[in-house]
Amino acid sequence: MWSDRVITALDAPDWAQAREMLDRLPEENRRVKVGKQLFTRSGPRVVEELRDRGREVFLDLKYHDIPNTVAGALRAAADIGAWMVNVHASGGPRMLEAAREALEGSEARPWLIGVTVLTSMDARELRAVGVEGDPENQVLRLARLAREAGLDGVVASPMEVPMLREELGPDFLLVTPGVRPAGAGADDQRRAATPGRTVADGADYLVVGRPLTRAEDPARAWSSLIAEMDAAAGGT
Ligand SMILES: O=C(O)c1cc(=O)[nH]c(=O)n1[C@@H]1O[C@H](COP(=O)(O)O)[C@@H](O)[C@H]1O
Repeated sequence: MWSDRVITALDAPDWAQAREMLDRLPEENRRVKVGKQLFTRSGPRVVEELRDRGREVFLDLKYHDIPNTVAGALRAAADIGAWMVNVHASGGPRMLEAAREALEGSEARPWLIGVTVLTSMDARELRAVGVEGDPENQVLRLARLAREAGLDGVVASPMEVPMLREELGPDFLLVTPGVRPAGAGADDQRRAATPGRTVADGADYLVVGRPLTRAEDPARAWSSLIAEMDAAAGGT
């Protein structure tokens, strides 16, 4: 079902506003993302409230710390019922392995996803932090690290999906923010593409925020997003 492959980013200042966002979207939008702003303000109860409303929660806190600290944070994320969690793959192999081990044996193990190169970064910005070359090379390097450490998949931009599918095979989850319907503004995203192309290229999950949550009519924006995904897949 296409609706299960969209994760709506509830980037709201607090739970009251996140709930309003949710109420303007159709019930079939089952997968949602809770990020740093909402979690910092309103805390773990947001995850509980969303679960009570039948939603699965991608807890997007992008952990990036020493192995022991990340492992503890992930155990806490599993305890509060996250469906998917993420860590920065640039935390390195030991941190990634500690992350995977931390979730082993948890009652309902969340999907563990490595963030590669933020979709807001282009080659110039990568250079500024000391990484030469195309974002694509760095994405591949970090995705390989994530896979070697036993993570379930990566976050990358739609631009890298064909390359990652080819290099890492069909079973590694590709989660892609930076999705923009044709004609929509890119906002702060730098490596963006349309939902149709992203699906046709083989992404598993599309993370979509502002194009849905800031739309004048979010329910209509949702329907046209799903229709575009459907059409693109039919065309492959
Ligand atoms: O991990 C993420 O979800 C993430 C990684 C990344 O590289 N880029 C990225 O945009 N995101 C998140 O995906 C969402 C994209 O939102 P929109 O740009 O509004 O569609 C935001 O909540 C970001 O925090």
